[in-house]
Amino acid sequence: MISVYSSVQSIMSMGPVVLALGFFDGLHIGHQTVIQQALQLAHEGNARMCVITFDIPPRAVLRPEHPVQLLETRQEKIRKLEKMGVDTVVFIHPTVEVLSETAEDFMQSLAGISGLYGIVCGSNFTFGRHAAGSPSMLSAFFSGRGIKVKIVPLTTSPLLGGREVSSTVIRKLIGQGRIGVANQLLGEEYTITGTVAHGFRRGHDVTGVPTVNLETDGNCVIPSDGVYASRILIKGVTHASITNIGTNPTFGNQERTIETFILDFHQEIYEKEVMLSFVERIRGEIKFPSVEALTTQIQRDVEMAEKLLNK
Ligand SMILES: Cc1cc2nc3c(=O)[nH]c(=O)nc-3n(C[C@H](O)[C@H](O)[C@H](O)COP(=O)(O)O)c2cc1C
Ligand SMILES: Nc1ncnc2c1ncn2[C@@H]1O[C@H](COP(=O)(O)OP(=O)(O)OP(=O)(O)O)[C@@H](O)[C@H]1O
Repeated sequence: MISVYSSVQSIMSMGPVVLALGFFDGLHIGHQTVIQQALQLAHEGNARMCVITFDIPPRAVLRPEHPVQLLETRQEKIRKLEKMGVDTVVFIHPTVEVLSETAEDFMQSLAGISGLYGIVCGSNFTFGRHAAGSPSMLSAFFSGRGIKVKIVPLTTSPLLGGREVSSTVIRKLIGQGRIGVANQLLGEEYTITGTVAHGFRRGHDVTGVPTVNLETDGNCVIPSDGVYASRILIKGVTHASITNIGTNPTFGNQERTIETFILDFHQEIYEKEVMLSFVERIRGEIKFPSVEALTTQIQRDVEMAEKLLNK
């Protein structure tokens, strides 16, 4: 069971430990390399492995007028880290005071951890006030103290024309509906969490395709409007599904909704928490000339989704 703390103070005397540093939103394939390298170093040193991160992105504190949409909830991050074999995670809350600490202050606080064996980060990791701290500063500060510092070269991808994988790039790809590429860079299907809300019941009464409407907490990246092959996790069981994101222009809705038709499913699940994974984009959302034309297209979409999900 992974231990979760909210300050570095909590791990001061946990014994031999290797730290992995960074925000790690989405735990993409680059982040996974950092975590794996830290786990390996911990294994060599017979140490535990601890991730030091923030509970919300520093940008949310420094520029609250620009809300940041994230690739995963804190709960999801904990679940993925635990699955990778991480023992402990420290979620520091980035107050203005915390963010005004210098790089030197931050390194001093880590140096106070009694069993510190090693530190791992990517080569673009920054820390401290004005992001002035760098991996080379970590090396210079800790090597003389006998603490191993491992700086991981950035993972690149041919899917990005050889550029570095980053949370920012993945958020953009999802915002453009490029789910297939985003999934490959994440190493798993992009998933959002939400609660099932009531729709207009048109799906049930008009198109004959009943959908559940998903309400999120507003902090996750939503794929661009369109139709997606998807999977939905309800009460521990995954079901094949198809999801439409958009304003239903055929009906002239104002509000953007995330609605999912679950294949071969007939239960009442209002108010339930579900997880929706996006597998592949099928098409954009279109204003159809009639409900019949929309219904015919939805039937084709369902066939396409079945093919994509069974691949
Ligand atoms: C697979 C799928 C594709 C859809 N594609 C479109 C579309 O291209 N244009 C559109 O206006 N509505 C589209 N819809 C939305 C339907 O208009 C919607 O399901 C219907 O209005 C039911 O809404 P309700 O559940 O809020 O009652 C699609 C729905 C599904 C399930
Ligand atoms: N492509 C990558 N390969 C290896 N390590 C990476 C990569 N991207 C980030 N890291 C490292 O992972 C840790 C977490 O980084 P961070 O959360 O800033 O990720 P990011 O993908 O660069 O995010 P953002 O796009 O929001 O800047 C840091 O130690 C960072 O150096």
